[in-house]
Amino acid sequence: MDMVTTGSAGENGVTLAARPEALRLAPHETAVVVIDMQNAYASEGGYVDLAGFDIAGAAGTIGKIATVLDTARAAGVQIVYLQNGWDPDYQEAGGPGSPNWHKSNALKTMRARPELDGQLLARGGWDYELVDALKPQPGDITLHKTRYSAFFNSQLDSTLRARGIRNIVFVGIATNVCVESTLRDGFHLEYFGVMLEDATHHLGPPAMQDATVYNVEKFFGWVSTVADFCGSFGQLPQSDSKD
Ligand SMILES: NC(=O)N/C=C\C(=O)O
Repeated sequence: MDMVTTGSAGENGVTLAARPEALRLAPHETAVVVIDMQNAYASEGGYVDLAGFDIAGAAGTIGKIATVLDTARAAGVQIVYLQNGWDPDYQEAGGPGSPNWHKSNALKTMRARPELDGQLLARGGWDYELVDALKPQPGDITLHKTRYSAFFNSQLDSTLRARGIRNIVFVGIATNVCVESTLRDGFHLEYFGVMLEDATHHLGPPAMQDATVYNVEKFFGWVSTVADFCGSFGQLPQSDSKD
């Protein structure tokens, strides 16, 4: 079996089945990054639902992510949640001088439906909150982001570097937007990115999920599954998890 060994995993690593190669990862150099599991992206009545996207697959993703997080916590793997959005006055969203103002479907939906103004992706509101089933636990880290890539203008890079983290296991929504944007930026910052394909969900037609899986596997990182992640990291004795 072809294998890529990262960081110090040669001595104290876990082998994760992945495509195109298996990975040997040190748990203390690995983080699970949970992308935008907010009501906006995963709940009925949230932004993407109101914007007309099909969110039927999102509910199944929540349970899969909960399983990953239980295993990661027991293994001593750092968990970092991202929340996407802006201040209540939408200054962070940028005005007409920002492409984000023109492309954000949340902002476009509010412009088309003024009765929603102030409700979508605004910090402090229900739409911005993480879904109830995935609330952070003690020791987890929660970070804010204002654009699709979680590395852009955020504290993600410094948070990971300060902890010696080299490997990022990605779960969350949306596969083809914020997950892929963040994994790509992580690649350029020298992080090893692994996407758990069944713990992510796309926006748009199913071909979008396939396209990101192809991109990650071929160009930017590795693709694995919830069962493989739990099978490998779940075997770690809890007391050894930080070794
Ligand atoms: N979390 C995401 O992938 N977001 C995608 C679109 C948006 O935020 O408008």
